[in-house]
Amino acid sequence: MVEQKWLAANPHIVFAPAPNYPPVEFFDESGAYRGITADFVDHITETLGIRFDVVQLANWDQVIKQTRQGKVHMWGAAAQTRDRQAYMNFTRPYIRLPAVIIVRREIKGELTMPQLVGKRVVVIENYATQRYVQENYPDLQLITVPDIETGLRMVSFGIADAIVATNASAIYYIEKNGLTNLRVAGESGYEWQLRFAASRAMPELISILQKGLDSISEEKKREIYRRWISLEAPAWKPSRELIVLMVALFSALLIAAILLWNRLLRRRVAHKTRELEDELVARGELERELRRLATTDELTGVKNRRHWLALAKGEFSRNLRYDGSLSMAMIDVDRFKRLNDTYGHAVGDRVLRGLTDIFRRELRVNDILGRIGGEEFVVVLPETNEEMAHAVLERLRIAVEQWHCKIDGGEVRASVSIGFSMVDEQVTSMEEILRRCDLAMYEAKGQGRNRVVNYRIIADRRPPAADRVSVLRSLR
Ligand SMILES: Nc1nc2c(ncn2[C@@H]2O[C@H](COP(=O)(O)OP(=O)(O)OP(=O)(O)O)[C@@H](O)[C@H]2O)c(=O)[nH]1
Repeated sequence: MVEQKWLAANPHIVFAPAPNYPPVEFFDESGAYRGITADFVDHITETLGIRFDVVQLANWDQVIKQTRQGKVHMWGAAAQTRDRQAYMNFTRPYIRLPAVIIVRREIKGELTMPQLVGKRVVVIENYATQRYVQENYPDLQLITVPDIETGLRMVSFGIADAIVATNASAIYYIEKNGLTNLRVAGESGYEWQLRFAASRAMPELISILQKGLDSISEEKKREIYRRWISLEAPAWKPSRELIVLMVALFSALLIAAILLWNRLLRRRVAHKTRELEDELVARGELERELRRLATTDELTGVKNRRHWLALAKGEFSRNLRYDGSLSMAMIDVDRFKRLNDTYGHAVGDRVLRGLTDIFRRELRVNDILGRIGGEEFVVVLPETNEEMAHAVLERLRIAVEQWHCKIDGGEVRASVSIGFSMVDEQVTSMEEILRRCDLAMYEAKGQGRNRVVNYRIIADRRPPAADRVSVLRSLR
């Protein structure tokens, strides 16, 4: 009843919270009073049906000053110190918070207060911790700051080495400001016991506050603490340096992997390219070989019948178009059957190869030599008139005549009969020129072999021989 009366007589109780002491008490961005103590105050005012004039001052220092001037009557969360007791009464403590040492992460290991000697240590001006540290560790070099947020920033930025502050508040600001390079290194030995305080000039007020506090159930109290103090360790957040390092490491690994992969690919491509090149070379060789087999006579290496005929036809048409002089000749080895029968087939083959060498030697590069039958050769002589053809073929005949093939126990000689003709205006087909050569060669045989016969000389004397027609057909 006394208290009710007193309250009625004192409707303006000025309450100045610590403006910046979360999560205990603070003013949020919209200027609303919040925190653990704010929740307690809500309860008390509701239960008792009273209200306080809450004022937001710049910092705790201002709160103290204005209280001493009598402008402020009440505090919400203050430690009880001897100084303060001179002008304030205190309730029993209702919040207990340890003050801890906070340093940058680069400072390793557990720290105790004596180990802070020689370091720049921050405390908050006029907070009870300042007093505690000064009295218990007079050797420490202290820097005072108006609020915990400033102090934490100074440590984070390296302006100071450590701060002694309330654990819960420190965690609140570390998370809020992303000061992830800070960590709790140890206990300060000081525990905040926070109480309501009322001006000594208002002794009724302190008992009203104590009664209000006592009316709050333990359950309710725990609920309020839980709301503001996270019991879990703050979630681990990698520091900016760690993120940069990890990104750099990852990039380096990625680049190394790409380079390695590129090198492997390049090697594989080079290997495959070599394989393909080898295959191409092999194929080229095979094709050349197949072409050679398809176009050359196996025994002598000169053009085979089909290939020779294709080339000869080409030369024949060219001659018709340009009206040049072209001669062709047929060369037949004399009595080759007898040679075969006497010395054997192998010697016969050697003789054919030897004769081919002579033909090649005596003919020009442009002349086209082919083997069209067993011992029968043909040659196209481009740009060669009758006289020149006769001279070339005669020289060839003599070379054969003078040649001998060495065999076991002696030598073999050979001769050739040659018939030739020039392509004149009466020759309009390959068949005709070949017929002429054949007849002339046949004439050479008839005249006793080993000679060169020009078709023109015999043309008017003999009709075509019936038995040679089959040879000519096969050449079509
Ligand atoms: N060694 C050998 N003999 C062959 C080859 N091709 C054909 N002959 C032989 O050549 C002979 C050709 O004989 P003929 O056509 O009667 O003519 P020839 O004995 O030369 O008599 P003339 O032409 O009248 O001088 C045959 O005995 C064939 O077997 C060959 O590749 N190698």
